Amino acid sequence: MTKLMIIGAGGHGKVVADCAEAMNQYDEIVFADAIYPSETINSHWPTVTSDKDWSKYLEHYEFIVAIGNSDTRLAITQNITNTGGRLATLIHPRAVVSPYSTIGKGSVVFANAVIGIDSLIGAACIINHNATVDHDCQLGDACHIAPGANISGEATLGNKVWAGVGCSVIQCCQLVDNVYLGAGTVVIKDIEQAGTYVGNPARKL
Ligand SMILES: CC(=O)SCCNC(=O)CCNC(=O)[C@H](O)C(C)(C)COP(=O)(O)OP(=O)(O)OC[C@H]1O[C@@H](n2cnc3c(N)ncnc32)[C@H](O)[C@@H]1OP(=O)(O)O
Repeated sequence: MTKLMIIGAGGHGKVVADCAEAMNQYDEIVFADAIYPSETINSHWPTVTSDKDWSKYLEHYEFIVAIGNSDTRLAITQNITNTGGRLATLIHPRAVVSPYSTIGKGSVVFANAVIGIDSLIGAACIINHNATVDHDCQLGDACHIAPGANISGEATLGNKVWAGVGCSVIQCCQLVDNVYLGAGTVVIKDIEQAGTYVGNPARKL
């Protein structure tokens, strides 16, 4: 058993803690958050330090960054690596992840998510409840596949791609870095320009 420090005690943070507890491999789960000290952020697990001051915990804890903003999540994740910290990778016991796929450090895969065979998920990614990433996909760092979103086989997503709740990407599509797909967006061809896309078929806002 080991200890886990979750950086960010908001709504996403508590889902991360819930996932970590379900894994039954941590004997202690704590938060670091900028609003420290606060017992009201999250009533189930303690917030023990500010998120600026987690470095003194490096030796005894694994870390996971639970901040929704992709730039911030990736920056803090990289900072932890650069300062010698150990990053956790959390996979809910009721997610289905092919043993032939790779999930990057600092990433989380929540309940009912499915990762198909031969897929590669980058660092600091969020594969949310009921999301699917099918076979032979490649996701860059700090992507978020929101609840119920479906990424079809052989799709390639750049860094910090945000796929909103219930959206779909058809097979073999390639999306550049920093693409934000609104709720329910349907992507049927490559997206070559960063920005926010909505609708069926996807159009740039
Ligand atoms: C665990 C969790 O909770 S994870 C969180 C999951 N959350 C999501 O997936 C949220 C995704 N966010 C969205 O879909 C948002 O609507 C965004 C980010 C795409 C756009 O938000 P805003 O920038 O505020 O745009 P705004 O609401 O002003 O809409 C602009 C236009 O786009 C349209 N639009 C916005 N979102 C969508 C959408 N998802 N699909 C279709 N059209 C949309 C609006 O109707 C509006 O059209 P109009 O100009 O013809 O009136």
